[in-house]
Amino acid sequence: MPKLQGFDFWRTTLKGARYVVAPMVDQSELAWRMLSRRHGAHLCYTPMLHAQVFVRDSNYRKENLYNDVCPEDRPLIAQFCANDPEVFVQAALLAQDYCDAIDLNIGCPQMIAKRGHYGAFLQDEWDLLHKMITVGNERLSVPITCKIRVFSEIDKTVKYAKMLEKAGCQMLTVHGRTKEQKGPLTGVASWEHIKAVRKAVSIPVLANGNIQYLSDVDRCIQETGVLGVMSAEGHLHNPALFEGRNPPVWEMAEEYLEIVRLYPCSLSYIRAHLFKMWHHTLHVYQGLRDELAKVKTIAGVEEVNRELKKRCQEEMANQVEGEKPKGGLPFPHWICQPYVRPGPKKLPVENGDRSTEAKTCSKRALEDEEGNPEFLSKNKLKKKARNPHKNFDLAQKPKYAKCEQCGNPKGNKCVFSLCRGCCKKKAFKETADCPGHGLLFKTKFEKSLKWKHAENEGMMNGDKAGGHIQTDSITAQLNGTESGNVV
Ligand SMILES: Cc1cc2nc3c(=O)[nH]c(=O)nc-3n(C[C@H](O)[C@H](O)[C@H](O)COP(=O)(O)O)c2cc1C
Repeated sequence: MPKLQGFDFWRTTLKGARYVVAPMVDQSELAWRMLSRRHGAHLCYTPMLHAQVFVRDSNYRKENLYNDVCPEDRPLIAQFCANDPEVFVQAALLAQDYCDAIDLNIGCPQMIAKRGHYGAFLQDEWDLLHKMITVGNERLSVPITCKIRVFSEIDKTVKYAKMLEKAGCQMLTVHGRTKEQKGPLTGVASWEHIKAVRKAVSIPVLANGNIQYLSDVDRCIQETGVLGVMSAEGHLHNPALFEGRNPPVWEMAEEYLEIVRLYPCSLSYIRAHLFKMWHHTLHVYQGLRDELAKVKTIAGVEEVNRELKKRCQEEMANQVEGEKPKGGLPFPHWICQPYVRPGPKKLPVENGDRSTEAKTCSKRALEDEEGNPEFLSKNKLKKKARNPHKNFDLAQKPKYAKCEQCGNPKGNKCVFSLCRGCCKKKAFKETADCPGHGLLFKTKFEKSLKWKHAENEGMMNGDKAGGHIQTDSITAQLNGTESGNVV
């Protein structure tokens, strides 16, 4: 059967998908996809896979695709990042029997993509992209799709999209933000850019960005004319988004955890999902945030969910009728709802020409990422989610005095002004004490002498055993070999 293309591919293979769950590293795993499909998603993506690792490492292939085969998990698009046509095609050939299409990620704006030279950092390498897609389109049995970010200029974005279409891309997902719009500069996505692309190409276009409620989906489709809409963050906060429902957070968590029992995944993914779903509630019940960060089993997570449910239900019972949700939220904190990030420092330009804004953002974004304390990396954001009071500003970190010998932080109460390691060596060599570090070589040596003396006296009195044990113990302590004693 010939390979379906463009609109036929969307209509037949993707069954006219309108509600789409985004590819998300560590977050669009099988369990999440199954939950999403139960709640209205028509199409899901795998998290981004590294083409080179996929080709090289059979375990990576199993863990990230082959072991997750599930007939109900279709239609499914496997997404890759790549910067070499041959590697991309080899990876896609190894993946094509497990999915309905292969997506090329040319939208990732993160530092890791900059270092690895992929994602949005290929946005200016049109020849390379053209080749990757052409070769993929020729050699694969499934269609190639692309997920892109926009350029600040609408014209350039349109030219770019047309180039990808010409190369053989069969469906485009347009994330209406530039590659500089990330972290604190994320801001709103431009549906205007998406609309211009949709009008210019003759392949299906999906819109991505600003989708937090079902009403956004309808509005986006109406304004841009796209066939479907993709959601990432909005969907993580409310997996029932495509049903137009906002259920209680514990209900969604319960269901997700049941699915995880059927389709297991890493505890770190589970935690990350619950931190997102419970985002607003964990601001109220800080202790549960710590509990969630600490638990080591699914049963433990379920227990935290039960406690969260209990507390929220008590709060609901005491709610005064007509009382407005706290914190300016549209719903009470225990209801699945989006988290709206504070906007970028510069507001979008009103006349639609965002080039100046984007230029400013571009420079700022790179500076932010590399030095500005306001920029938080993904890992730091995760740490902040667990501990909102955490301060990452290096200037405000306490300064430690240095050890005189090695430069490591010295012990505050060390009598020699050294770090613990250097102090231990010195105190042992000189048979000295450092109470600050709990090192009592001198005291113990003196005690051992006393015991030896007592032992000698005991031997003279016929009492042998007790004395030996004590002396051996002291020798071990002096050598630092008896665990837990020399502290
Ligand atoms: C946790 C997380 C992981 C993501 N991982 C990927 C990825 O693997 N591939 C990709 O193309 N985009 C990835 N993205 C970006 C989203 O797919 C999406 O383009 C972006 O979040 C904008 O959509 P939104 O406004 O609905 O959040 C990720 C986003 C999030 C929040």
